[in-house]
Amino acid sequence: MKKIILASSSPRRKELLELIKIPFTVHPSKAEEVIEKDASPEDVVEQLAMIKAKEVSSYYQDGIIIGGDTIVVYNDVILGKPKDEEEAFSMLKMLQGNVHQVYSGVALVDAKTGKSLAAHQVTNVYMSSLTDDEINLYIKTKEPMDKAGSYGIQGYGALFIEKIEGDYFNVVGLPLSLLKTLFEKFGINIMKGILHPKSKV
Ligand SMILES: Cc1cn([C@H]2C[C@H](O)[C@@H](COP(=O)(O)OP(=O)(O)OP(=O)(O)O)O2)c(=O)[nH]c1=O
Repeated sequence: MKKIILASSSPRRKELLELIKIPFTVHPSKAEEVIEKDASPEDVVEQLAMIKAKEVSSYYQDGIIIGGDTIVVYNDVILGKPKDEEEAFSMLKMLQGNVHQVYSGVALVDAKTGKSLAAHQVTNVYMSSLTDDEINLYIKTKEPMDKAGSYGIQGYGALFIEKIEGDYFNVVGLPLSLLKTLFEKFGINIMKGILHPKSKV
């Protein structure tokens, strides 16, 4: 069985990878997340996903490392995770009543060969209007604090997401169909790992 290592501290990415029932281990990246000035949203998520996967790959001789990164983009402004409750409030104030984009990058690195690939996915998210009181109540749940754009579609945030266009899993942090495509580009059919968990994927 080729070892699969998820280079992420995100509980959401772990839960999403668990959905497809392939064996994997988690090794969060300690890489410094530095990006080029004026990088486009797609470059940001692909570069950061790759930085995380490459840093973790340095600890292994073999195996496929998966890195991921998610950002929210509204009117050309890139929103990451809020640094405090005040910033969470201003992000949600900006996003409520509007449509924004969620970009997630995925990177794969083969620790043995050094081969690497990255790609990204975009989802449009329509958020309903929220009063300041509602935003403050939501912030009190603490849910926004570790999430790009200060909300989680998979949690209380579901209450104010009216609709999305694109991959739901992309919003939560790991676009699974894109992951399958990337594995195929590595010559690996991830579906075989599901049907025969002990076989070589
Ligand atoms: C928009 C949105 C983001 N998120 C999360 C996914 C990511 O965990 C987080 C964005 O932060 P990231 O920097 O992409 O990831 P992370 O710091 O949580 O984990 P790591 O770098 O170790 O992989 O926002 C949700 O859980 N739900 C949502 O609806």
